[in-house]
Amino acid sequence: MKAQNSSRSIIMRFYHGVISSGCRDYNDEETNRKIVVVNLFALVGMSITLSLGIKALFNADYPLGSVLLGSAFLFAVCKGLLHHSKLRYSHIITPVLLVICLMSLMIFLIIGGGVANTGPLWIFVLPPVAMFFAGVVFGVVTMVVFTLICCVIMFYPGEALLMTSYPHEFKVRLLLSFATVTFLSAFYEHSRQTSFRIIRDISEKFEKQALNDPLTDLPNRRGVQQFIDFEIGRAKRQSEELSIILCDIDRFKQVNDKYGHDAGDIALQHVASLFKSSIRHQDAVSRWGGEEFLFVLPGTKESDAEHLADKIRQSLADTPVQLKNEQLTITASFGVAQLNLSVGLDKALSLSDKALYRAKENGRNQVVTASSLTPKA
Ligand SMILES: Nc1nc2c(ncn2[C@@H]2O[C@H](COP(=O)(O)OP(=O)(O)OP(=O)(O)O)[C@@H](O)[C@H]2O)c(=O)[nH]1
Repeated sequence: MKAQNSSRSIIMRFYHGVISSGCRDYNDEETNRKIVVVNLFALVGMSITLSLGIKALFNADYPLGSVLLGSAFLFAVCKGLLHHSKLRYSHIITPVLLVICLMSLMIFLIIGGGVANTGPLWIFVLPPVAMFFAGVVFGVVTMVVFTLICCVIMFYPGEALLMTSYPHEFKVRLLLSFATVTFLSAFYEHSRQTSFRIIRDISEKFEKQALNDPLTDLPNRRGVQQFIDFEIGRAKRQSEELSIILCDIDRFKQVNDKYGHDAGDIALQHVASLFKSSIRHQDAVSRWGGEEFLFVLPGTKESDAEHLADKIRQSLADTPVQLKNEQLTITASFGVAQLNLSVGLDKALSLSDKALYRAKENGRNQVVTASSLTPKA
């Protein structure tokens, strides 16, 4: 078990230190994924070019050996840039550098022929790499430029730009198959990006649905919980007050019974939009339950929250809902409580609930504070 944990921690350390180095929290998911691929690519590229370079030097092929070792060095520079750089755009600079490095290496391999004239076969690595790093449009543009350079080098009269010689059929087929791989890579990258966008949009939509109430477009219980947790943390750090208001529409069952469920829904939307427009941008109002709403007011003590609740109560009573054929006046009752930060939300919720209950008992359309429920010593 211990050995398993330590090997897992070695793997994790390797992953964070080598594979995902350069990933930043402020980057989006796609950018961080690209950084992981750049890391992997630089690592693999460096290992291959380093070993092939050393082999070429042993075979006394000094031009090939030095170009391969130069490439290994550039791959290492990319890796180092990602690992150590505080450069904000290192995730853009390094892929560009990688593609340029790779293209130069390929051009050299075409000119020199590499081992037994097999060097040009490596050019098929380029299209998928360029598409992934540069996107479809820039990837295709880069590959067209590369193909044109290859054409000039290979078909220059008298093969004057080549250090080796290829059969005509080989050159034609090489370029045709390269164009095919470029097209397929562009198509694949386009499909990948489209699928990624669709999945991201769907997941954002589901996340919004899970945290929002579709009828009123207010955060639901889960949605406001995140806000409350964040604000409690901040209130604790800054020693600030934090108050809540629990609000329940009065005799809402009668609205549904008399005017129908659809009219009830319209009334809820009306209430929600009035509540939303009554608070400051740092406050939140949520649909806590059926006809219950919860306000969260950072930096607000109970007396100020009471004042706000009364203003909202009055404004609701003064603004009737416009139904199809008539206007309907809605009122609500409010329970206000200030959070005791060392005790937490549940206690404040239960206090505001008691205050709300008292407001209903006292005849509705009123505000009651939690502190007014406890007899003063
Ligand atoms: N139209 C509509 N009605 C809802 C919705 N959610 C809850 N309700 C209704 O709200 C009503 C709440 O009724 P009660 O809990 O009895 O309370 P009330 O009639 O408001 O009475 P008091 O709270 O005591 O003033 C119920 O009839 C629910 O069906 C909704 O999304 N749309």
